[in-house]
Amino acid sequence: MTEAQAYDTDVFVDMIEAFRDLQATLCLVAPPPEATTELTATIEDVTNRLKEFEAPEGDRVARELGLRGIGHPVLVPYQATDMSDTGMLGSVTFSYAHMGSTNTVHGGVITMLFDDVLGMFVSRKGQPNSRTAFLKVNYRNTTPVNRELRMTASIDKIEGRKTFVTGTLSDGDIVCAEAEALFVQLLPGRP
Ligand SMILES: CCCCCCCC/C=C\CCCCCCCC(=O)SCCNC(=O)CCNC(=O)[C@H](O)C(C)(C)COP(=O)(O)OP(=O)(O)OC[C@H]1O[C@@H](n2cnc3c(N)ncnc32)[C@H](O)[C@@H]1OP(=O)(O)O
Repeated sequence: MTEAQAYDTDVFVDMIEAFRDLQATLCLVAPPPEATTELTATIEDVTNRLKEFEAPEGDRVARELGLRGIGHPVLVPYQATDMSDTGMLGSVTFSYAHMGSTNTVHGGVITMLFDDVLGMFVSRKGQPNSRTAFLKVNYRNTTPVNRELRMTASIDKIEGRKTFVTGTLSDGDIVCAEAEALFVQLLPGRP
């Protein structure tokens, strides 16, 4: 992303936030059929308008910003608040869009967050251009929506192309979930 595109990037993030609000709101409503039909047409109009701006790989804003967890419509936005060579602290607030059962977060969304956070951390402080080989998640407690939660990540071991990492997600003193993962750096020339 170039300097000249910085302003557009902020505006794009505003649009993604509006879309996240739409996703969360969809999980809370019970509109009657006529309103649903009308709203469906409105959403389709927005999608068709956006299709006018399709861009080639490399120029797509969501991909660039997705790497920082804030500009992708499906990834969970998080903040990395502190990062050393071997450890990271961060915060995340899940929304109603991430709910599994009442007011608790869907387990698959938690795994996606760990993949994204640990993958980002490995890219920055372990070995760039790595892929997840395995990711194991232990769900220790339910994870609440609409509450700021704390994340940690640490690089435990690097062996050749392999980076072993662990992560936690906590609500105050309560550990909600723990993860351990292996990321393997791609061999040169591997897509
Ligand atoms: C302003 C700030 C901006 C900041 C920007 C920062 C940049 C941020 C950048 C980016 C952030 C990204 C954040 C997102 C991250 C998401 C990551 C994903 O979700 S990746 C998609 C899901 N994963 C796959 O699709 C993998 C599919 N699998 C593969 O491609 C291969 O299997 C691969 C690459 C994992 C390994 O294949 P091989 O051929 O390269 O290597 P072999 O020889 O098989 O393994 C190498 C070593 O690893 C072990 N290994 C491989 N897989 C293992 C496994 N599952 N369990 C245990 N060991 C395994 C092997 O035993 C071997 O170990 P021995 O060297 O012999 O000691």
